[in-house]
Amino acid sequence: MCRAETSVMVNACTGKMGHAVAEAVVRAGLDLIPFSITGESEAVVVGNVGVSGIPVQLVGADKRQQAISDIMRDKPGLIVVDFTLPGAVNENAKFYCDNGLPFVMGTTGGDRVQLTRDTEESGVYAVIAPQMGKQVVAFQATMEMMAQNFPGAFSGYKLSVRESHQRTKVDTSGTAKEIVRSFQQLGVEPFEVDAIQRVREAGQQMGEMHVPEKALSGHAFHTYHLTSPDGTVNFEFQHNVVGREIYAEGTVDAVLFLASKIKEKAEQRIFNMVDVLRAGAMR
Ligand SMILES: NC(=O)C1=CN([C@@H]2O[C@H](COP(=O)(O)OP(=O)(O)OC[C@H]3O[C@@H](n4cnc5c(N)ncnc54)[C@H](O)[C@@H]3O)[C@@H](O)[C@H]2O)C=CC1
Ligand SMILES: O=C(O)C1=N[C@H](C(=O)O)C[C@H](O)C1
Repeated sequence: MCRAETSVMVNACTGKMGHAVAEAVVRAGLDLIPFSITGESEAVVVGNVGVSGIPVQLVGADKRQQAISDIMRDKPGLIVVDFTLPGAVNENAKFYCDNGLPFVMGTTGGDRVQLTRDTEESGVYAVIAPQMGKQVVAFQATMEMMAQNFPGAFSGYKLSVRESHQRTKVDTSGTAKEIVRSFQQLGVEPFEVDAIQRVREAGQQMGEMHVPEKALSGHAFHTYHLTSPDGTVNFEFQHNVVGREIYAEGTVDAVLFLASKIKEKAEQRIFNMVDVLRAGAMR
């Protein structure tokens, strides 16, 4: 399938990530659908948003079924990208599933077990991942491999995790939650995801996490610290991202990967970004 045959609808272009992804879709030469499902009030009040000079019409929940039916009729190669809010994840995914629409879910939070179950039951193709940035995905995969190959290697170590994001981020980092799973398999002292420290206050972000002032409105700084039981050995892993381009480009990779899986009628239908990376499908 050539790029121009892959049509991409980005929900919600009004958001920071949705807008960045929509721009990356245009940059990549894919067909950006000039409609975007968004929060109800925004659709009515704002009307449309410009993406690289393309006016994208905003669609609220009450009109989304009609809009999707019309778009699907015209664009059989449609793939939906979702960067909305944790509170919308399950409802939106169910909507895509009910319409038989393949989707890339970049939105974090919600009930992840339910999300996988609904997607499995519907049989739609999907990439679901809280992290789209190639190098961070590679780090995530490395930690998974370490945990699989050397379970218990950090037995008894004490883990602390801090993540800093723009103050508008409503949930705890989905990426940090996934990486904590690997540390749990590596045998650290009991650590639940609610022990992840969320930093959202500007003074602390700049003073303690060294976030540049210009990045306060868009950054993701993660620090994982491990200390041996007797305190003599310390490990620290960090991934600090400024801006959103790394995720937007990775999302385009996910879309192209999904289009190729649909075309080859792959047996596996639900993927994460480690699958996309392993397939050599990240630029
Ligand atoms: N997977 C990844 O690599 C990344 C994931 N994210 C995740 O993406 C999500 C969005 O992040 P931001 O763009 O920074 O948030 P944002 O707050 O800037 O944008 C969210 C948008 O969703 C819209 N919205 C709210 N309810 C909706 C609904 N029911 N249907 C459609 N649209 C709705 C809002 O009006 C808003 O425009 C978060 O969950 C964040 O963690 C962010 C960066 C990278
Ligand atoms: O909301 C964000 O900004 C980000 N969200 C994702 C997460 O929750 O892990 C990925 C990255 O941290 C940016």
